[in-house]
Amino acid sequence: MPKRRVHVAAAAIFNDQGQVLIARRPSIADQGGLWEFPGGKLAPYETGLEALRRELREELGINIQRAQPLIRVHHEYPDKHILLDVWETHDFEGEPWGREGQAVRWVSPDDFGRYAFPAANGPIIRAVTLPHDYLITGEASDEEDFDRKLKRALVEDGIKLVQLRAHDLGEDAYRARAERALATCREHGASLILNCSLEVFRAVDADGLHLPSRELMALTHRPIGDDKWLAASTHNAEQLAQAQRLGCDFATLSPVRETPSHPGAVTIGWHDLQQMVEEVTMPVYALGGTSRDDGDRARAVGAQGIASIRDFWR
Ligand SMILES: Nc1nc2c([nH]c(=O)n2[C@H]2C[C@H](O)[C@@H](COP(=O)(O)OP(=O)(O)OP(=O)(O)O)O2)c(=O)[nH]1
Ligand SMILES: [Mg+2]
Repeated sequence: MPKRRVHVAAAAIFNDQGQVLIARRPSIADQGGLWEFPGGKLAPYETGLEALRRELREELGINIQRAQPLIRVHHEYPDKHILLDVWETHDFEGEPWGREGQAVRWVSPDDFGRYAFPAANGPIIRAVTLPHDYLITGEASDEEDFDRKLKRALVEDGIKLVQLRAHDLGEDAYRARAERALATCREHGASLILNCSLEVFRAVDADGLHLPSRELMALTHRPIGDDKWLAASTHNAEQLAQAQRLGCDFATLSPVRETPSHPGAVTIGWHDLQQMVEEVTMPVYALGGTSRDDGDRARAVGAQGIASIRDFWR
């Protein structure tokens, strides 16, 4: 017999302190006793957003004013195939409470590790924890110039996720820059992802490692532990699938749009990006010709947000 297909709408509900509301599933329910992002099954003829509004009224007594798509997760449970259609909201009316007797709690994403979630929730937790903008560092005339540009992005643009990309530097110079960048990122509550050899990565102890697509394709297993972010650069569906197999936490997909540096190049475009992102269960940043102005567009087609050098590096 084919498995039952279940379509569920759920929400990451944020308060002003950046905490997210989680709820405990009743012990007798499916996945009982585990914590979840509130929501429930779509009724016939409902869209995901309609179901979400109804479920959050029923379960929490709140009215959603505005929500944006966050991630869509396909997951095979033993008895069913589930699609979790997850939205993010900061705008709602009312104070949420457990209208069905369920425990609810506001939790900082950094503390999700203390709660047990259903097996399908790993990618959702990563999407909720990751920001919507990913800065990739660009050129710097010297270290002072680098520090100034990095600080500007952290302070003025509020960047929380940085990839240190500097293929022009030798190992020692890269490592020195990485150590300084790490201190600066820590000061501003941002995470630093290194794009370098495993050796340098281990020596610096930054927050994650970003694999170039060529290295991604050469690997057969996840090269670092689960306590660090693992990211990868991808340019097509095959590379995205490999990132997923390897257990990457997130990926960039490029080039989405034409860039001034590559006019006339073949680009992916928003339509194909949507299809490629739907095939994987992983936050994906749209890269290549993208700026913050594309953020809503990118999220509307299923991306986590945008990655950019040009928009943030000045
Ligand atoms: N709401 C929600 N459901 C999740 C999450 N993770 C996860 O695997 N699920 C699964 C558990 C359930 O099989 C299904 C959600 O169905 P549900 O039981 O909440 O549906 P519902 O609110 O419409 O409840 P009911 O009327 O059918 O009792 O999705 C999550 O984070 N949030
Ligand atoms: Mg529910």
